[in-house]
Amino acid sequence: MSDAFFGAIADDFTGATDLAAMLARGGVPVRLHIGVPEGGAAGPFEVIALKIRTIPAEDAVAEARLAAKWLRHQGVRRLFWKYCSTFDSTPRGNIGPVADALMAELGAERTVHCPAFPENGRRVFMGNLFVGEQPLDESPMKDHPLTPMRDASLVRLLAAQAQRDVGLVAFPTVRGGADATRDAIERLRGHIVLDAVEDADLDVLAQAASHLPLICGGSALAAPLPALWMESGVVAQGGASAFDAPSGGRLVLSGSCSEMTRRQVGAYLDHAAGYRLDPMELAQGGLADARAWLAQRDPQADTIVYATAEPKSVAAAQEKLGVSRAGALVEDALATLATDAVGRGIGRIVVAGGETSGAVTRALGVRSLTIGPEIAPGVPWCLADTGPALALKSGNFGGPDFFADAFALLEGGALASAS
Ligand SMILES: Nc1ncnc2c1ncn2[C@@H]1O[C@H](COP(=O)(O)OP(=O)(O)O)[C@@H](O)[C@H]1O
Ligand SMILES: O=C(O)[C@@H](O)C(=O)COP(=O)(O)O
Repeated sequence: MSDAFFGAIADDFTGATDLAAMLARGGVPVRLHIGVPEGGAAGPFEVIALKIRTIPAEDAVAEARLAAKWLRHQGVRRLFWKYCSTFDSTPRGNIGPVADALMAELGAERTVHCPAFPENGRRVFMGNLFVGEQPLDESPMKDHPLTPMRDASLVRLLAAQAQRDVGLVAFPTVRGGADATRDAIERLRGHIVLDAVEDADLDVLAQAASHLPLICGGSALAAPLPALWMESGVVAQGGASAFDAPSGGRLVLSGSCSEMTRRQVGAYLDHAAGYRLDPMELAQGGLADARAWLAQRDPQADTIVYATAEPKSVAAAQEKLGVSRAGALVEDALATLATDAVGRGIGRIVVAGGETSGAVTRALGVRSLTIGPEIAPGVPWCLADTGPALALKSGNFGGPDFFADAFALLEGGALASAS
């Protein structure tokens, strides 16, 4: 193995598995750590998953700094700050402050930002982020329970958060190729938003920015990097890690309220048995029924526990309980149910939602994950060091039959979405 070369800090756990999957597509071994590891690095591509998307900015900065110090200590020469392809971060959010802190740590005078992920419908044009055909602030992200996005301009969003200047290298320059894009980047300082509409644009951006000590953005921007660095010889060719999923039953836990997860939960409920968690009931100490319900389920049968709800019902719960208490109640409940399930030998768990995945993974005491096959773009099965196979699904990712597809993939069966 070569020394660590690339080190990423992801602001949530689904984001970290997404990034690890995209790097692994390049055929390189990727190590994914939950939190800052105690041991040393083992390979050229190291990813650290943090849960810092929605915590106070000064705490996010402190955690990201610690992770960066560990990565640099392992010899990492390129740092990547991975945030959401829908830029989940309001004007008071953490993307800018963490990027500023990492730049200071590295003595970098410029960094680039691009959350585009064309395979999942995220595109950046003239500095504005689109989800499918809608500007970010008109997309379902305007109703996100924790990070409602009310502006599509990445330049404005970053300028509100960051201390340094924010500039843009726009689409016509990117279509001019890697040299033109690199020249444009080198003429600017501070935070530089980069446009990308298709994967070919991201290839150009990767070539133009692969020399920078810090790159910020979504996982798709990192996808072309391993091939570039293997080609130039800075990292050795390496095989993907082995993946062998345990058997012992299956479970879906959903705390995401995104439009796509709502469809996925609806589709799974057509044949799976489901239990709906209600934050108001949880506030009155009502998890016992759900635990008892789960305990009597056949582990091999299709089962889902979900708090997933329509925006109106989320808003009602938040009004009564407060945004963070409502979120924490659901996250804690799903984390407890995950612990119960693993205690009963359930070996395959799909978790929907980034914050939710963070809570579940932490409760299960997971320290590292091995990356397995991708169920949908950006969502791989992962093998936890503590035993179970986990698929941590970003709220917005996957098709309507994602949950059934996830289990079918491990069983070698036909994917529902393929029929
Ligand atoms: N019915 C509900 N009412 C209020 N908050 C909820 C409800 N269901 C889930 N939540 C919270 O909403 C948040 C969803 O965020 P997350 O898990 O990151 O999903 P996503 O990946 O869609 O962003 C979590 O904190 C979760 O606990
Ligand atoms: O970049 C993305 O969209 C994902 O990797 C991601 O960060 C997911 O976050 P959640 O939607 O909160 O799961």
